[in-house]
Amino acid sequence: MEKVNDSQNNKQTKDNLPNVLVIGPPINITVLKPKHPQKYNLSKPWNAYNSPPLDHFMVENKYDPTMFQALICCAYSPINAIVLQFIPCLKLVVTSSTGTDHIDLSVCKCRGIQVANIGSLYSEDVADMAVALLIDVQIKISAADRFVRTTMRFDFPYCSNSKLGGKRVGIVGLGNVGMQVAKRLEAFGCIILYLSRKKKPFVTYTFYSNMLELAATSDALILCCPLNEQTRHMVNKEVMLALGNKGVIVNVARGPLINEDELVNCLIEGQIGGAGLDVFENEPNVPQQLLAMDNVVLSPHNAAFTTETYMATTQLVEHNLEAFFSNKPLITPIKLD
Ligand SMILES: O=CC(=O)O
Repeated sequence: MEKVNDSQNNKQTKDNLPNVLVIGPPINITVLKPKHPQKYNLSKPWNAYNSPPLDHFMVENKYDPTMFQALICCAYSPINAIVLQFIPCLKLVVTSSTGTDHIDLSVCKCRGIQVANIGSLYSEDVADMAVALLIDVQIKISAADRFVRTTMRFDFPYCSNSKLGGKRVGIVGLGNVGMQVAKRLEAFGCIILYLSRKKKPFVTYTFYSNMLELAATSDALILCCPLNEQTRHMVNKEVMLALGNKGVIVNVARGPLINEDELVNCLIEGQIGGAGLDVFENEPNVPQQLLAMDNVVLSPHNAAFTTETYMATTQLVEHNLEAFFSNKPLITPIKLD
């Protein structure tokens, strides 16, 4: 990627294509790179976890930091104030995630940087994962699978499973994902309760505004809300004690919604019944103690990565880039307020 003209604001390379800074990990690159290499000059991927600092990376690769007006990233790439300061002409961040908690939106707002996410593209897949994790914890599919593979026996502990129908499921965050979870679990005969900032006029599910009360009334909690300063560690020991020793927690949103140390302790002490986790507090680290627990099902933050959604992600990221570079409104903009 060779820069030819410093004088224009919209700097382009010699083949006149806009430069896009790619921020890893690799999921982002495998999704985007092969598709339309002719439309953009995609940079070498910079990975916050194992590349040199961004300014060094630019020098090493002979990139002029002012050549990038747009960057693409994913949920695992921190786009914080330090990263943003090394991209002085940045005007667009596109993240191939729903969550934007990894992006410093206040810096973006101050600098007039537009931000686009993936809208509600992942909602159905994430809801499928939430239900799958709940079922797996309740009827122990993964544990039974390990048992059969390792023992070749059929005397898996009897009556260790628990019925899904009739359970009271507290959905935390009744947005796109939460609604899809509710719809699926209704079909299983569950009773749906939910926690959100405001009562939703369009549903008949029972509304709670208090986490402790929701936990005390629920057999399972499913976390589907965004991570922010209000929701960080919203599930703590007190909430888990209220949920009780048969209660199950499923998290398909963000790890730091749960105080993970307290979760591990509550599981060790038998103070909750089990957990299904697609996300963790310090990804990619998973607490060692969870690995041996048959009442815990683990998944590597991959709820949304179905083949079909992968394709749609590519298209949506590209459509946002296209809209930006042709001065049109973004397809899935984030409102910066
Ligand atoms: O974690 C995935 C997302 O935010 O879409």
